[in-house]
Amino acid sequence: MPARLSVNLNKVALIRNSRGANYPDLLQVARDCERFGAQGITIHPRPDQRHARYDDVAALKEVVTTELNIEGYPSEEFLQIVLASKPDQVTLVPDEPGQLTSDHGWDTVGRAGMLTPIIERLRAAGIRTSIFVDPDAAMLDGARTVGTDRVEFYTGPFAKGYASDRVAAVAPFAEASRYAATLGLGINAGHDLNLNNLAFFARQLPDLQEVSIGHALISDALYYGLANTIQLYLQRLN
Ligand SMILES: CC(=O)[C@@H](O)[C@H](O)COP(=O)(O)O
Ligand SMILES: NCC(=O)COP(=O)(O)O
Repeated sequence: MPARLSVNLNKVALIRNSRGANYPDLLQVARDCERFGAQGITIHPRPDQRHARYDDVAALKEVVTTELNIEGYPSEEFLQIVLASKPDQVTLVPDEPGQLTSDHGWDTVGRAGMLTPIIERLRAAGIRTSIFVDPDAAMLDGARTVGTDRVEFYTGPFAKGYASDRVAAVAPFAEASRYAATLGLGINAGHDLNLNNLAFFARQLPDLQEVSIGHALISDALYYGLANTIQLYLQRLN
């Protein structure tokens, strides 16, 4: 089965916030993404709420009919918000509060004491859990130990290496994916995936279940329109 496409709406929220009004309307964009074929909606509210805001979580939960994935650092504030709204999936990301964007996975061994009870709280609320990781066997062992349902591979290094040597760039991810599957971990991926690199990545990871894509997809929509762009990304996954 092809990996599902979850559209990250952070960049839509960024445009909305820039004028202080509700345009573009994030909820309408979410509905339209689904109408155009998206199989999930993702937001990653950060503590400064510069793009997706914490109050977007509950609002999206009311309208998303595919799958809602909320990404973020598990501060108590973040946890209270997702536990109240119960999205389909929560992806824990180890970002510092002021970080520009995500740039590394969890140290699942060193942070096991923190991650294990948080994952247990989310699971008890019926929420599927995923944790952001680099493609590293020890981190995958740690991911299994802390009890997460899935991992999300941080694909920034793949995207960076793709132009010069795509075979070398994907190799650690393909290997980690095979290993994760033996551990019974579900596999998601995201960060800097785009129309050029997505098909190759997905072909090399047959166990891939979901990709979340925002920056490139929303940028491509400026040229192709949202409906066409979503179809182009879906074609890359099929
Ligand atoms: C975890 C991850 O890779 C994405 O959520 C990405 O970081 C999007 O966040 P920004 O839109 O803030 O860059
Ligand atoms: N989890 C990755 C994500 O949601 C989007 O990342 P990007 O496509 O904006 O780099």
